[in-house]
Amino acid sequence: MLQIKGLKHSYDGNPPIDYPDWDVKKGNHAIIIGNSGCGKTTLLHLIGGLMPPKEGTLVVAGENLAEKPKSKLDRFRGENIGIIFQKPHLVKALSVKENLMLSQYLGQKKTDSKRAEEVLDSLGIADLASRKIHQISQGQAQRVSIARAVINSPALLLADEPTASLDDENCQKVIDLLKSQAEETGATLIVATHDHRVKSEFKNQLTL
Ligand SMILES: Nc1ncnc2c1ncn2[C@@H]1O[C@H](COP(=O)(O)OP(=O)(O)OP(=O)(O)O)[C@@H](O)[C@H]1O
Repeated sequence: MLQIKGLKHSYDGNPPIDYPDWDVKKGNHAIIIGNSGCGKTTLLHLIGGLMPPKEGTLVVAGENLAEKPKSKLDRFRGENIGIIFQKPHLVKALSVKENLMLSQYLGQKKTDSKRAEEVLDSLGIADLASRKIHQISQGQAQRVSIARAVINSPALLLADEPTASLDDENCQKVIDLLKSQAEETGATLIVATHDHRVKSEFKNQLTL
């Protein structure tokens, strides 16, 4: 599902970040772990095709991302990759369910209200479907962002620091949720985190 070789990224004026070579097999669950500022979010954004790799090879679902023009990359991401960002970035003017249906639309899928309700139900938040984003709690918003990432059944699910601000009980719940959602659709799950509580949950670990 993922192969990284000789990958480097540099932001203007900063020293380059050198990534170790890494493979993640289809359907596997893996973790990118390292201290704050070591380049985890950057790597997740590279894998998610949010920016092009400057050096090295990055193959996702059989596609070399460096060879894809931006327009094709956006479509590829919409169809294959679900991303749970550090902050939920939900559209405030829309309801919870409408946020999910927007994701279907952007992913070139048929908007399907029933599917949106089913996903919300599987995450235990069916009752929030018609609420506006300002009417839900932060923890609930995090679940909604998981729902939004899985609604199009992506082959690859990326989560950036999903447990950072959670107590132990909710940390475990979120990891279990991510794993079960990935398992339901056979998706490959990659979590980037500095949270050592979740390290033992993943066999495939990339330490930066
Ligand atoms: N847009 C940017 N422009 C310039 N430098 C950046 C930019 N984004 C990140 N950096 C720098 O690149 C390095 C890696 O950042 P990145 O966000 O990938 O780290 P991280 O491991 O995810 O950190 P954290 O755990 O704190 O979220 C840091 O030194 C950061 O300051």
